Amino acid sequence: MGRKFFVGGNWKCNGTTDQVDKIVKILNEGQVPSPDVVEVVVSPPYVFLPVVKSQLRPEFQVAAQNCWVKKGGAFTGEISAEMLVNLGVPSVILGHSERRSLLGESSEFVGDKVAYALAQGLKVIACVGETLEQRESGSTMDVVSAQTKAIAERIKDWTNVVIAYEPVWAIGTGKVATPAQAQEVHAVLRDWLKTNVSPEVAESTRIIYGGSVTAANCKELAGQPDLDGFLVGGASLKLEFIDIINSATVKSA
Ligand SMILES: O=C[C@H](O)COP(=O)(O)O
Repeated sequence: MGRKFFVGGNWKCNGTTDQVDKIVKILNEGQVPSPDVVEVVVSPPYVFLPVVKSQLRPEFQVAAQNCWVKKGGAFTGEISAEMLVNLGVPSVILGHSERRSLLGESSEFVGDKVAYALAQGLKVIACVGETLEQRESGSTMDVVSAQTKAIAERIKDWTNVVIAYEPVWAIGTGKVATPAQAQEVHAVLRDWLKTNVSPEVAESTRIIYGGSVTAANCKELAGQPDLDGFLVGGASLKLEFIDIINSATVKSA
């Protein structure tokens, strides 16, 4: 079976109750391909997860944007994987570059989080990606491989993992990676999985792209053989997210 196209919408730290209502309306009214063709997961801030989950069309799922690295307890401000499971939130984004850079999350810490969240039964969207400085110094492949390795060392089962390749220089900047740049890194990541995990995991694990994805650039990106979907930030708050979901048809055409 092929890899089902995956479109995630990461709302980041955005939204009021009114805005959330509007976005949910857009999502619920949009014409999109069937769930056989595309998996759609939206990730509101924690406080809006219950309301979005209860109002969202049933074929779309929700994800949290983060969770704690171990069992809950005296960790002020944190949300545990167990709490997400308890609320019926099936997925979580981990290792987003904003958390790596602004909050100092190391690859090892992200790997620990991925392992713990998976062990609690969550599905994980695990983010990797290089900074502009790392790209310009030619270390992109080393960086994304090392970030992936820190996860691979801690988990055995990749069934519930989606890798999101998000070059930091493309996030929120309007500077999208070219289809060739994205394909090159996705192919390297798949090859890394093939060599270091297994050919089966490499073949079945979805590797999605994030960074300034819009309705205008999504189709050409979606046409790349190793690109299995998107993790969308800014555009996931707008009507154009529906167009991005529809780029899944590029694969099934
Ligand atoms: O998680 C999403 C990414 O950070 C992409 O954000 P962006 O689409 O606003 O560039």
